[in-house]
Amino acid sequence: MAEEAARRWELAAHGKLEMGKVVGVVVLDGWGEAAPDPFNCIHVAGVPTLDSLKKGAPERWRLIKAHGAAVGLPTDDDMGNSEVGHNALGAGQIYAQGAKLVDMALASGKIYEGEGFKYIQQSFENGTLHLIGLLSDGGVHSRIDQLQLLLKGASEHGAKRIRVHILTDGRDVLDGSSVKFVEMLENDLAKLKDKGVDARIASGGGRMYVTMDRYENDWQVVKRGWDAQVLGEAPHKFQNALEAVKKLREDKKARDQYLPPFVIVDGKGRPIGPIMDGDAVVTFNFRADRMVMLAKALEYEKFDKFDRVRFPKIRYAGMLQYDGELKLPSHFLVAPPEIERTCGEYLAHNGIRTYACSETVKFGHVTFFWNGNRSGYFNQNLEKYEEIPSDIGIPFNEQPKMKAVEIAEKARDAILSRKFDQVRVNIANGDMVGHTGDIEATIIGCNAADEAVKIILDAIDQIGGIFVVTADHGNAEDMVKRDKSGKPLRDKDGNVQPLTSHTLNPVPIAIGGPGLHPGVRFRSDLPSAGLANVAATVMNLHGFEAPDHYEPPLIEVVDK
Ligand SMILES: O=C(O)[C@@H](CO)OP(=O)(O)O
Ligand SMILES: [Mn+2]
Ligand SMILES: [Mn+2]
Repeated sequence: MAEEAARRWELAAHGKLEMGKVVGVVVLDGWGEAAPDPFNCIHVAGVPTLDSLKKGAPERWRLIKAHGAAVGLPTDDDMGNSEVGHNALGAGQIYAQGAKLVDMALASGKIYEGEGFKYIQQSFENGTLHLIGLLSDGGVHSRIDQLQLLLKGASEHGAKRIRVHILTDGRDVLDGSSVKFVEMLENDLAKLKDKGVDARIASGGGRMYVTMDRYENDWQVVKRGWDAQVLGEAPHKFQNALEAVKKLREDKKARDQYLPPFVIVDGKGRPIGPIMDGDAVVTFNFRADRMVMLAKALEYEKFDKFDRVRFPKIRYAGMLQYDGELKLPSHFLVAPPEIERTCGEYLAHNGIRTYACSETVKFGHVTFFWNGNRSGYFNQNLEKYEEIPSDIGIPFNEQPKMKAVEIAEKARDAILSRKFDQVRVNIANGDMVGHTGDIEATIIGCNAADEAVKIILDAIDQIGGIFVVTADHGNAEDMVKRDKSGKPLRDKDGNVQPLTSHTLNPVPIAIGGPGLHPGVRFRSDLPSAGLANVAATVMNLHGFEAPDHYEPPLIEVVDK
């Protein structure tokens, strides 16, 4: 039995490519390819290391798709993101992702027949249904149209009292758009009211300051949300949410992503929707990373990350199950994509020793997302994951170099130690600084990322290894909102609107290093290849044939 199981994981030898080379895999987060332009921060920064890869070896540099259907998103209008990007990179296969699975479950009505909905439904008679999540049409973590359908469906299936706890975006969508999304939601809630459903927005706050932290970078973010959503306490109190976002945005420095927490109160100043015993709660984001911490706070009896003050007895379901290893949350409305047989798992079964590293804000990207939304190791004896603490409590334009060099130095040490066959990192700057919309800072961030790549490539050089440098989606290469013809949009004072979001651009991939067989080059028969083709490529570079069900490798070996 055990033998048979082992055989199922055994990878065939490649034949032409040797085993035993050290492979460095660098993922530049938020690093797409776009034409030179003053708002292309990568271009303006000047990135000698990345440029040398592009110009130095044209057969070993190409672009791959990182958005839309290529990464399992509903349409090609959907920009890429870290979750789907790293899932595709690590799994070597294209899965219908959370956004699409929720769309299908809502369209067919199956969402209301599932165990998760039936579970929360038990609270509808005597309790309130609370919906907590990101309010925008960004499509990275959530979508407002899905919330609208869920509100309608839940009320048709018995919810009589609904409270929505909103998190304003301004990161996947333009800053300032929160007002429009609150208006849309208020409109819908008013329609429900006409039908006799008591439905209101009860609290809110900006996603980066309230609730949506990730990888345990800063629990205070989750606490701020908890206080507003569960306890009904926040420094700002308003009678309605539209007034709240408009007033909070009057501060010149206010940004949707960083709005402070607020609660909606009645005429007597009492919060209109704290979460109480007997209530139902749904976190309506489909994406995992920024919901896991709240899910723990809502679900775990034992919890010591902050003082919850009150731990209400609720029925809680996630839109999806966010962590397949922890089975968190235990109830969910839509089954997540079953991302299986990832390259990390294959390589662990084939004896490859892996080191993965990033700083906190991206740590789960090269571990959890890479491994198909699973926390933990496949084989503790072969893998080491190292996290470098990120700066906390600041927007990253204040420290745009982030921990790029520190990550690279860890990777360098891991490479030179010869204790690992694969050394994998995520360098965060292009993305995290790009999201602030601060062009000057993003340029500094891109320089730091380039410097980090150089440190890693030098180490690969030193030990005769192989490198793969790629990215998960675009961001820093385009920092301005454009019209249909591609021209930057300007307001009447001539100011441009910074683009804080990811983009639809393809991303580069470069391979090389002294350990690479001289006959390896990118194939020309895969013009529309995407991130999911990278896993098979990496397996080849480790000297293995990739499994048949993987997207094909990007490389071929010609006689030289
Ligand atoms: O910060 C995030 O959560 C997203 C954008 O919403 O970025 P990324 O997908 O790069 O993690
Ligand atoms: Mn990313
Ligand atoms: Mn991002």
